[in-house]
Amino acid sequence: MQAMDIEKVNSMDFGEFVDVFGNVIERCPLIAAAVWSQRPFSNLEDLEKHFFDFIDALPQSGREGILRCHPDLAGRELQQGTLSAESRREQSGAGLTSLDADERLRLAELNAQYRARFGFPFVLAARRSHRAAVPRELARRLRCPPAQELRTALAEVKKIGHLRLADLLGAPPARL
Ligand SMILES: NC(=O)N[C@H]1NC(=O)NC1=O
Repeated sequence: MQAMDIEKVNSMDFGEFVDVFGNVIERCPLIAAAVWSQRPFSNLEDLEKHFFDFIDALPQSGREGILRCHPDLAGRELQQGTLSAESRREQSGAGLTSLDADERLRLAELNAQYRARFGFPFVLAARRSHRAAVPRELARRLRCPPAQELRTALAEVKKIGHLRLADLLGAPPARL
């Protein structure tokens, strides 16, 4: 899609806005729907802040729900071709679409352990990582206390959202 400026964003009707921004937070178009009501936005940072403030205002069950909307990295949805376009691009960019069978199995085991321990999937901004680093980071985060891990995972959701928004607005992403 053609990058757009903030005036264009502010002129969007509800349907268009949700079509364009509905997956800034993976499979959570409700957040874009809520953010639309807060227009006009002064710039990309302002728009982004509304997405993030919505997440921060949720109770813990809602924040965990957002994490649960994320597909596993190199998981079943990738194999089945049912990832969102954004997620597929991110996972492919990190090399997760070309793992060999052993790497896939190792990641599947770690993903399962993580989900069993915390009750939500392991979330990491794949565009800021690569195939060799993902299992290392997963193994490291598996040992973190749950409250800390919830914070870390939501910070990753925001990194993913930041990169998706920067793409849509044709802005250089901040150093995350
Ligand atoms: N599980 C997980 O982190 N998934 C997300 N990460 C990312 O960069 N894109 C996703 O869909």
